[in-house]
Amino acid sequence: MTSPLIRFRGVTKRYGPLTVLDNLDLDVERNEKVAIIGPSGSGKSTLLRVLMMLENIDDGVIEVGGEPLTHMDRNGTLVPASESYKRNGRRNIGMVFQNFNLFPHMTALENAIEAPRKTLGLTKQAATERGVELLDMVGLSDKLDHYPSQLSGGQQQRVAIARALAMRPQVMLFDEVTSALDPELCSEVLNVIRRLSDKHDLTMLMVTHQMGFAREFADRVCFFSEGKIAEQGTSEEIFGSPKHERTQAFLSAVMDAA
Ligand SMILES: Nc1ncnc2c1ncn2[C@@H]1O[C@H](COP(=O)(O)OP(=O)(O)OP(=O)(O)O)[C@@H](O)[C@H]1O
Repeated sequence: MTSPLIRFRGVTKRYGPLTVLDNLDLDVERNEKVAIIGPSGSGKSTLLRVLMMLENIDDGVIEVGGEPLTHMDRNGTLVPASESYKRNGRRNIGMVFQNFNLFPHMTALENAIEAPRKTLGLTKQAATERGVELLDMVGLSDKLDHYPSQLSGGQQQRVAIARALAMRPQVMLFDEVTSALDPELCSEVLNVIRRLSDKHDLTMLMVTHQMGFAREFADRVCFFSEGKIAEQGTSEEIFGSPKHERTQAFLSAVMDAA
């Protein structure tokens, strides 16, 4: 049996007195597509942020490809990873955020390739070729020289997806990537994610409030409640016959609101 690509064991994250991830265990297999759903404030985004090493954890272990992201000192105290270790670890993981976070003074092409060009030490020409290929992949070949202000929200989000792919990561994290978009622009972003999922070997974790997409996209759905996975299973299991009363209450509230 192969070991999971991503492994959380006993992971706890606190903000002051607030425990946001509570002794959490999670395994994600290579190429698996996992949707994370659950109420606001239950720790879903924090799960992605600690995996991306944007936040340090307080306890437990996170491993990617068998490599721990955190270390214990001789006394068993967690030592936060160094900035260079984090930069290196992040090469393997691309993350797309709700609010695109593009540089306003850079074109779509520059946004897609600037960071990886520096990190990977690519020549300008090699970086441009890679950027053109990535923007083609997200359907923006005709917008290479456009600045973010000249792009729709959906197009900006697709540039952000191209940028996250630039390092050829094994893992892609999507944090509510359609929440800031008008409904008609959501589908173009979800279509890009669908295509990526179909055509590329990528492990994907997606925090989403779009239950329809989670249901269709995910191999596995994890329902979060109070910093723990209250229930997980296939789309059919979670959406078809949820067992935990909190999952049932959440899904019926979401379906009523839709
Ligand atoms: N930097 C921070 N400092 C203090 N508290 C924080 C910080 N980031 C998140 N929190 C708190 O941690 C809890 C979990 O936040 P998180 O963003 O992970 O929830 P979520 O499940 O993704 O919620 P939502 O669906 O609303 O985005 C919330 O109560 C939030 O207010």
